[in-house]
Amino acid sequence: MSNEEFVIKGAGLQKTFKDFWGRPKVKAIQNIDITVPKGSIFGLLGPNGAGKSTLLKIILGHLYPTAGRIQVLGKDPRDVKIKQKMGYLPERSYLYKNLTATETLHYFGEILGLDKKQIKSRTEQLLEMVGLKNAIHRQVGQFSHGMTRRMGLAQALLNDPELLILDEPTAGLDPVGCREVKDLILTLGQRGKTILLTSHLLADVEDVADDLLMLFGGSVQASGKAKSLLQDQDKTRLEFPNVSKATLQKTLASLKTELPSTSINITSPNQSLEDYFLNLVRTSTAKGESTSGASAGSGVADYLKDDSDQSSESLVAGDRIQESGATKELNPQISQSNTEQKNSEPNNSKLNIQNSKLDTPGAADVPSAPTSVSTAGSTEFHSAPNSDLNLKESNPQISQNNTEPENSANSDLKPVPSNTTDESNPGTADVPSATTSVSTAGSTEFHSAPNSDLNSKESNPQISQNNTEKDTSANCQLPTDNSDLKPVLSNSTDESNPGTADVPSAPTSVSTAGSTEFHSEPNSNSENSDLKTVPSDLKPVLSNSTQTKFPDNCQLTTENFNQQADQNPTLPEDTPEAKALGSLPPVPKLGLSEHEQISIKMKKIKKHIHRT
Ligand SMILES: Nc1ncnc2c1ncn2[C@@H]1O[C@H](COP(=O)(O)OP(=O)(O)OP(=O)(O)O)[C@@H](O)[C@H]1O
Repeated sequence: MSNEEFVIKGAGLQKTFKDFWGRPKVKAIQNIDITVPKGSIFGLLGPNGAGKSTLLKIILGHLYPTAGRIQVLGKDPRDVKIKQKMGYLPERSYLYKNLTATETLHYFGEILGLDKKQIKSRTEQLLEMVGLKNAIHRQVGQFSHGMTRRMGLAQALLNDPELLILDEPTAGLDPVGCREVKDLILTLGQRGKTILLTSHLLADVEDVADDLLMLFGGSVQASGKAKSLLQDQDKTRLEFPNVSKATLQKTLASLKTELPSTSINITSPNQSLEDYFLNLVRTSTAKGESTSGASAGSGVADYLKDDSDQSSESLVAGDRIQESGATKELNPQISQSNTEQKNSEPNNSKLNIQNSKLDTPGAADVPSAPTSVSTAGSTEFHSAPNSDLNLKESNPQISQNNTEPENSANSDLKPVPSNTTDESNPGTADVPSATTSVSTAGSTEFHSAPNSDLNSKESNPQISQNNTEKDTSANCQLPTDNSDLKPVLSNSTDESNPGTADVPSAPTSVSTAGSTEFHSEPNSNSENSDLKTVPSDLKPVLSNSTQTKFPDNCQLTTENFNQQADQNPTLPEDTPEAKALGSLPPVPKLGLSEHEQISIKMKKIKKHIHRT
């Protein structure tokens, strides 16, 4: 690898912290080699105390290694010149609490030597990008943890860095923020930025990282391409929409000729909690519900976009959220792996074929490679190694990244649900022990165990305990109605519970602590005939728009009256309100004492004085 091809290169790095007397105390990192290729997203992982921060500090030039050599952007990390090309989000952002969001970025912009025009324009773009445009004039000290994190991210991007170092970038962010930051990382990666990140949230790293380095006890435990490290070499997966029972049985029969039935699994893919939650938030946002916290960020700031790549405008974060969300909705079991997202091309493909070994040179010669064939947005199928899905040999056009047009590859692998399994597994594999999983999108999940009878639930302990079990004959009976598997998004209107409250017809406004408002519609179906409408101005507790009904025997209490008096200190006699009041029991009948009446008058006087 030439010098231009990597951004960070370290060899034999070691850091020993010493005690007061200069005696070695802690070996924080030992003999670490690290190479971060240019334009890659590099994940640094390890448990607490593994040495991640120490390594980051060495890369940033904040610490000197006890031994070893390191170059960052072709220079010694302590060279001040390279700092201009680096952005850093520390684990904890130290920001001036009394400065507003805008002032903070202006302050750092000046330190970075940006001109005033640049500072102004980048500040606006960044605050919008990280979802803080509603808080630009609020002091950073008042921000929630997640908002502070977003602020730190904006600050790290202010100088449009070539190398971005992010220490726990998603820590403390809500799921929307996490997805946005991940999308932002992916987008920046696509635009040629090199990103080094650490996180304890492994799923987040998995979603974005190309390369991984895992530390434990200060030493490297594993390193390499995320794809090759994480791929399960012993399974193949093919995903497809629901097919008829007969087709599935045919497919299974075919599979059983070469695999023990206990190793075949059919399940309904679950939607991830992240997707479910994001859908929920999207629904609420679409309804126009408001929040005083951070909002969804916008696309990547214009100045962060690579000029040479303006055509990929649709990949800005805002769009990506829709895009990736949609992808996951369609294909819930496919994790949003970094490579899939990073390499996502216009998705006009119907047939997606992945094979980790096929991705590596010489893989075509390894017939046992586990193969994953997926049809766009729907079906996933896993077959065993040594099955006849060694597609690269038979079809060199198949891409490494699941974006080939449907008709470009193996026509017998077209995602025709009824035939896919049969045709992709013509029964020639010789390794029957491999596990196969067949899952149909959004509907059915099936697990079979080796040599057991698929028709018997008892004899097939691996049959999953979900909807498949509803068809007690476990011979792949597919439920026709999968409604119980559909995500049921909660609806604030429903949740405000028409018909069950004591005041059923009232349009209710509920606000959650400091953030969101839900509004429900009035329930026009109220059948409580014993209720009578009371003028809205007599319902001080409820909102003015509320058409609340009280029982006939409802007494106008002293308290109600006092509140009413407070609200209407001078009530003209000929107003509708006064007429309505006239139909109610007169004040003396309520048993107001002289003292109470004086009190009412005093309140009116006080109010009048207060107003004037
Ligand atoms: N300044 C220091 N003086 C002495 N020991 C230190 C110092 N900084 C770190 N260490 C020690 O070095 C080891 C690695 O620490 P480091 O902070 O790099 O771990 P980490 O992987 O970043 O952990 P975490 O995930 O908890 O942030 C730990 O045992 C830690 O106590």
